[in-house]
Amino acid sequence: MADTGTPGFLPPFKHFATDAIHCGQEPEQWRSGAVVPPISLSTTFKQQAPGEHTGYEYIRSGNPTRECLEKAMAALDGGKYCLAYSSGSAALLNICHLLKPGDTVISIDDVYGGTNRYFQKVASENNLKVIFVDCTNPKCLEAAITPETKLVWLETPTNPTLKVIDIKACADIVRRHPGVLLAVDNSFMSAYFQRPLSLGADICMSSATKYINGHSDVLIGLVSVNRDDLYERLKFLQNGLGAVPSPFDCYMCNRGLKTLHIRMKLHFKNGLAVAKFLESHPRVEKVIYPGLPSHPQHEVIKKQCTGCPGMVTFYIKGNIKNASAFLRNLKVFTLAESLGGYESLAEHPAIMTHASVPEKEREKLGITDTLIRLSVGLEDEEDLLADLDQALEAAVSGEFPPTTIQQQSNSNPSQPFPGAEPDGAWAGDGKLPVCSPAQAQFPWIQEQLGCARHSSHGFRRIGVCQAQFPRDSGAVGVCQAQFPWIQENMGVPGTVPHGFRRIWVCQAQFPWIQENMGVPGTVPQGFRRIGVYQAQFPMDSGELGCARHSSQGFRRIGVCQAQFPGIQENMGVPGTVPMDSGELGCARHSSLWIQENWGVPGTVPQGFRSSWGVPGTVPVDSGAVGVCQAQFPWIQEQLGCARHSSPGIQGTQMLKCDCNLCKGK
Ligand SMILES: N[C@@H](CCSC[C@H](N)C(=O)O)C(=O)O
Repeated sequence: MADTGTPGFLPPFKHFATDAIHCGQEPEQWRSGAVVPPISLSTTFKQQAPGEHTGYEYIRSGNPTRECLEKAMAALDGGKYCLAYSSGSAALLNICHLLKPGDTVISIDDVYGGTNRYFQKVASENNLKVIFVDCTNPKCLEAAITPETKLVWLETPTNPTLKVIDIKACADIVRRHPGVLLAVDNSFMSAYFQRPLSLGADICMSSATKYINGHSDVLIGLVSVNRDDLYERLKFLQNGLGAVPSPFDCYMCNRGLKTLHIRMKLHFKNGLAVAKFLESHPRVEKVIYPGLPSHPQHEVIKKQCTGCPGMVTFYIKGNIKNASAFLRNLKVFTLAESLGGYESLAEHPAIMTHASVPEKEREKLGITDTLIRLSVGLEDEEDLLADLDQALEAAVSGEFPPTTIQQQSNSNPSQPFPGAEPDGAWAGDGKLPVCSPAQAQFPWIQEQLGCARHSSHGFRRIGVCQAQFPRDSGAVGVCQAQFPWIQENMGVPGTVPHGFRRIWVCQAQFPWIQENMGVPGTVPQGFRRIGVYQAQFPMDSGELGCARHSSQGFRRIGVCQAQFPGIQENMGVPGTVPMDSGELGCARHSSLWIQENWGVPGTVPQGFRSSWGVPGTVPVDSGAVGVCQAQFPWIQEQLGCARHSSPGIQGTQMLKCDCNLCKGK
C-alpha cells in the first residue's frame, strides 16, 4: 500500500526509496556486476591514447564511486545533476565562486554559524558584499535586492532557531531579477522532506554529513542543480578548487542514502514526541519545532515539506547554569556538535555551533544562554523522554556531576581506594577536563569496559562501571579517577600521565580487571584483548612496549615476555604459553597464585602493593609469594616497591625458584 505520509503535509515524494536504492547503482556499469558499488580508490585511470580515456582521468576530476552517489542524490533532490564536495562548507565555497568581486550575497539572518563566519570573515574580505536579512517575510528579501545582488542564500529551517522560509515565495521574487541565483541549504530537512529545486530554487545544497549520511561518520557536501550552465561551471570549479570527498566517504554516504527514508520517518516521530513533551514541561520556557501548531511558520512547513526532521530547539527556564547543568546531566543524548545521525545529540549553540556568530547578532537572533538545540535520534522514544525529564529536573539546581579529576577528588575527599594518587597527579595540572577527551580518545574503553546492555551511549557505559563500583561517581574521565588505585599500582606515574593506556595493558594482563570492569564472558581470555588493543592503538607501541617489536599482536607481548618473563609466565592463560616452564620452573605455580590473588573479585581490595611489594608485608602469604616477589622484579618495579627493582630482567632470569610447590617436586 502506498505511503500516504503525514496528514496536512505534502505527500511523500514518489519512488523516493526505490530511487535511493537503485539510481546510479546499476550493477551493469561494472564488469563484475557488483550489486554494491565498489570503492574505487585509484587516483588515476589508464588512457588508450593521450586524451583518449573511459571518462575518468584523475580522481579529483571524476571518480566512479563519487558518481554513484552523485547520480542517486540528483534523483532524490529532484535534480538533473549533483556534485559532491569534501564538506558542506566546501560546497558553499564552490557556490560562492560562481560570483565575482563586487557582487552582493543576501543571506538569511539566522544562518548556520560556519556559513555566517564564511560570509563575514572570508567572502567579505574577498570583495563579496554580504547582507543578512530575515527572509521569513519575503517582502524583506524583495526590498534588499539591488542590481549587485547575485546570490540569495537561504536555510530552512534555520540553524538553530528553526525559522521556516517560504522557498516558493522567495523564488518568485528572485525570478523577477534575472541573474540572481537562489540557493537553499537543505541540510536540516534532507531530500526526503523538502525539495528546494521543485519550489523554484536554482541550487540545493546539503551538508550530507548530517541526515543524508545519517551515521555521524562522514564529512561531505552535496549540491544539486537542474540548469546545464550551472552544472558545467560548478563541475569546472569542483575540479579547479579541488575540495572533493574521498571515495570511501562517497561510498559511506551512498550507503547512508539507502535508509534515508526509513530514518527520516523515525526522526520525525521522535522529534515530534520530544517537542510535545518539552512543550508541556514546567522547566521549559519555550519550544521551537516546525511540526508543532505553535510554530509561527507551521503552515508554511506543511505546505512545502513532507514532514519534519528531529531538530528541536528550546529555551530552558533559568540561566546559563541551568542550561549547562541540563546538558551535562543528559545520559542518552550526547553533548556534541552536529546533527542528523542516528544518535541523539544536544548542544548549546551560543557556546558551540554558533560561537562564530558575533555576540550582538546572536542576541538579536535569540541565540541566548538558555537556548538548547537537540538533534533527536532513533532511540526508543520513552528513553529519550525519560532522559530529558531527568536532566531537566537535575538542572533546576544548576549543578552537575564533576568532570575533572580535581572536582572528583574534591567532591569525594576520602579517596575511593587505598593508594590513590593525590588530586590531579596524573591529569597534568589537575584541571584538565578529562572526561570527554578520554572518552573520545579511547572508545575502546567503552567497548571493553562498559556493559553491553547500555552500549549505545558513551557515558552510560561508564555509568555502569560506576554502578559496579558504588563509591565512584561522575563520568567517564572519572573512570580513570575511579581507578586511581589501578594506576597507582600498575602504572608508572609520569610516563603515562593519562593513565588509560596503562589500564589497557593492565586489563589485558590482569583478569581481575576483566572480571570487574569488562563484560564477563565476552573476552574470556586475557591476552586476546592485547591483540585488540594493539590493533586499535598501534601508535601506543612506543610507550607500552618496544616499538621495534610492536607491529603484530602477540609480538608486543612477546617483547614483554622477553623483557618481563614474569608477566608471560604468570599472567597468561595457563596452557596458552607453552614455554611456561623452563628457566623459571615454578611459573606454573606462581601463576596460580596470581590468579588467586588477582582474579577473584573482592580479594584485592587492599591494593596490589601490599601483595607484591616488600617481602614480609603480606603475612598471610607464604612460600610462593616471596618467590614471586623475588622472581619478578619488574612487577615490583611497576606495582610495588621500587627499592627492589634494580636487579631487573637479568635478575629475573637467574633467580631460582624456592617456592614450596617446586621444592615438593
Ligand atoms: N565548531 C565548528 C562548528 C561545527 S557546527 C556543525 C553543524 N553545522 C551543526 O550545526 O551542528 C566550527 O567552528 O566550524
